[in-house]
Amino acid sequence: MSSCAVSDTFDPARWREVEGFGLTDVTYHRAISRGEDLDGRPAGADLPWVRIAIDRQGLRNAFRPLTVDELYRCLDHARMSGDVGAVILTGNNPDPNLGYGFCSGGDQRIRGRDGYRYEARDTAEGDDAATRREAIDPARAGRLHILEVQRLIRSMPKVVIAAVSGWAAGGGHSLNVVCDLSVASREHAQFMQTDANVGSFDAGYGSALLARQVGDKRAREIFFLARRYDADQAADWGVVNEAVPHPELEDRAIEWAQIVTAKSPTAIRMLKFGFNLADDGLVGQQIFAGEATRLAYGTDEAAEGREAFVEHRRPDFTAFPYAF
Ligand SMILES: CC(C)(COP(=O)(O)OP(=O)(O)OC[C@H]1O[C@@H](n2cnc3c(N)ncnc32)[C@H](O)[C@@H]1OP(=O)(O)O)[C@@H](O)C(=O)NCCC(=O)NCCSC(=O)c1cc(O)c2ccccc2c1O
Repeated sequence: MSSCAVSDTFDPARWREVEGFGLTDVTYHRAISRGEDLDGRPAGADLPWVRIAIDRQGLRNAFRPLTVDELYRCLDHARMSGDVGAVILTGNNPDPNLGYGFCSGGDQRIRGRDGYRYEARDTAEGDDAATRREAIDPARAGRLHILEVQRLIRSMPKVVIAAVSGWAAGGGHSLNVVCDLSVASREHAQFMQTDANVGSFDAGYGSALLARQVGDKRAREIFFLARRYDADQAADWGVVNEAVPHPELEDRAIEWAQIVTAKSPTAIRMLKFGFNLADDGLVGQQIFAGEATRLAYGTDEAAEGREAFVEHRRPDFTAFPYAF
C-alpha cells in the first residue's frame, strides 16, 4: 500500500480528509460525490456520511488512550454535524507483515493496574514492550474510556455502521457489538472475544448487548470459550448483518449509509433511541423522552403554553383535543 492509500478497500475518489484534527491513530474522512450521475450531487459536494478508521496496523488496530481520545473526538464531531446522518467505523488495512485487523481491543503493552496508560514521550510502532513501559506517564491515571466511545456510539442520533475489515478481538469485538449495523469481510474478518484470556471483562454492552443479538447461551460461549469464528459464522449468529467479499466491504457500508441517509432523519433518530430504550433503562428512557419533548415543542399546543407564560396570561388549550 502506498502512504496515500488509506486502506485497500478505501476509494480516494469517494472521500476527502476532514482537516484540523491532527490525528495520529485514527483517520477521519467525509464522503464526497463523484458526480451527479453517480451520487445525485455535483462532483466534490459533501455527502451525509463519514468514515472513521483506527490506524494502528502493526497491532491489528489495538487502541491506546490516544486512539480512544481521537475516536471520541471524531465521533463527537460527526454527532454534532447537522449534515451527517451516518458513520462508517472501520480499521485501516492491511499491515504489510501482519495482514488485517478491525480492532484487537486495548493495547496490552501499555495496560497498567489502573487501566490503559498514556505515554509521556513518543514511541514508535515497532518499539518493544519494555520501551513502551518506560515511556508511560506516571502522572496520568489509566483509562478505560473506550466505554465512553461505546456510549457515544450507542447514544448518538446517527446510524453507526461497522465495516469489520479484519480481526475483531476483545474490546474490538465489543466495538462491533455496539454499532447499529455491521458488515464483515468474508476473507479477512475474524472474531474472538479474548477478554477473559487477558484478565479483562466487558460486562456491559460488550456482553449484555451481545446476548440480545445472538442469544444468551451463544454469548456465554463466545466469552467463556473464546474461540475464533469467521464472518459467515458471525452473520449466521447475528453478530454482523452480512458477510461480503473483501473488495466489496466498504462499498456495502457506503450503500447502507446512502440508504439510511435518504430516509427521514427524525424517524431514524426516534427508531435508534426506541431500539435502545428498554435495554438502557432510565438513561434510554431519558434520551427517548428528550426527543419526544423536542417533537412536542414543535406543536401549536406547546407553543400556546410557552406564549401564555411569556404574555402573563392563562394558557388556552381548548383548541387541542384529548387525542386518542
Ligand atoms: C487478535 C489476535 C487473536 C490475532 O492473533 P494473530 O496470531 O493473528 O496475531 P498476533 O497475535 O501475532 O498479533 C500480531 C501483532 O499484534 C500484536 N497485538 C495484537 N493485539 C494486540 C493488543 N490488543 N495489544 C497489543 N498488541 C497486540 C501482537 O502482540 C503481535 O505483535 P508482536 O510484536 O507481539 O508479534 C491476537 O493478536 C490477540 O489475541 N490479541 C489480543 C486481543 C486482546 O486480548 N485484547 C484485549 C482485550 S481487553 C480489552 O480490549 C478491553 C479494553 C478496555 O478498555 C476495556 C474497558 C472496560 C472494560 C473492558 C475492557 C476491555 O476488555
